[in-house]
Amino acid sequence: MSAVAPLLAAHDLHKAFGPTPALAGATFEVAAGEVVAVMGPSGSGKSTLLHCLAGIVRPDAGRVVYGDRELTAMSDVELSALRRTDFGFVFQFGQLVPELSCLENVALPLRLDGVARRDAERRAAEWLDRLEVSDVAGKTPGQASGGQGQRVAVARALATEPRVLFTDEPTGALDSLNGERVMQLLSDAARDTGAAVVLVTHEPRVAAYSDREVVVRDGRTHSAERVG
Ligand SMILES: Nc1ncnc2c1ncn2[C@@H]1O[C@H](COP(=O)(O)OP(=O)(O)OP(=O)(O)O)[C@@H](O)[C@H]1O
Repeated sequence: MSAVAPLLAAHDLHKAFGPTPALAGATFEVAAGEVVAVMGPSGSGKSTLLHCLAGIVRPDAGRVVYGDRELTAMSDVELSALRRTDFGFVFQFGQLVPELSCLENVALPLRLDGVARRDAERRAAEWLDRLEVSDVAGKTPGQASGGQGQRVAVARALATEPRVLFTDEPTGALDSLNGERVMQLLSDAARDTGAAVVLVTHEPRVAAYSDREVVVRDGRTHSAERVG
């Protein structure tokens, strides 16, 4: 449990895909500025929990509460607006637009929010600098390395200053050195901006960047005591 009031909380979530149960009474909370790792074996329900928390998947039962709003009571249109304004996402692969430069990729969500091009590109350049990938600003994602591309994806997710950052195996495609650097930069940047972070991973080295760990087993959540 976090010491301060949670920004995002899930209560007793249940979700099945046909005959397959994915969540069977999952509970979760994360406070502003807190990084919580969601761990557990393959197929235990980690991604489904993240998708329910982000309003991408509707649980069959249970509630997701964000601030004073109940996501589980919102319409699809309200949910997609909320995801755009308040949430950021970093997944393992394929989030960057291949035809755009890395700078344009980071500026894109700002442009979609109505920020003028020059201002959006200035802010995008600041985020690339913060993630230490200014050198690929003018390159396309295909011309950047995997580690650089993932830093660009983190810059893009954080450029709109989301209140919650959802990330599912963000370093899954990287070697351990690059993965650790991405995690360091991601967790520092999120803490600086006060974002809450939901970090799904099966790697203890990645989870080590969190403040707290939750383990999912058979669709149920357990708080984990950190060793070391
Ligand atoms: N869209 C879907 N359709 C059918 N079954 C699904 C779907 N999404 C998840 N499942 C099933 O729900 C269960 C939980 O899946 P989930 O992806 O949440 O687990 P996970 O812990 O994230 O796994 P992994 O670590 O392998 O990504 C699994 O049995 C999975 O096969």
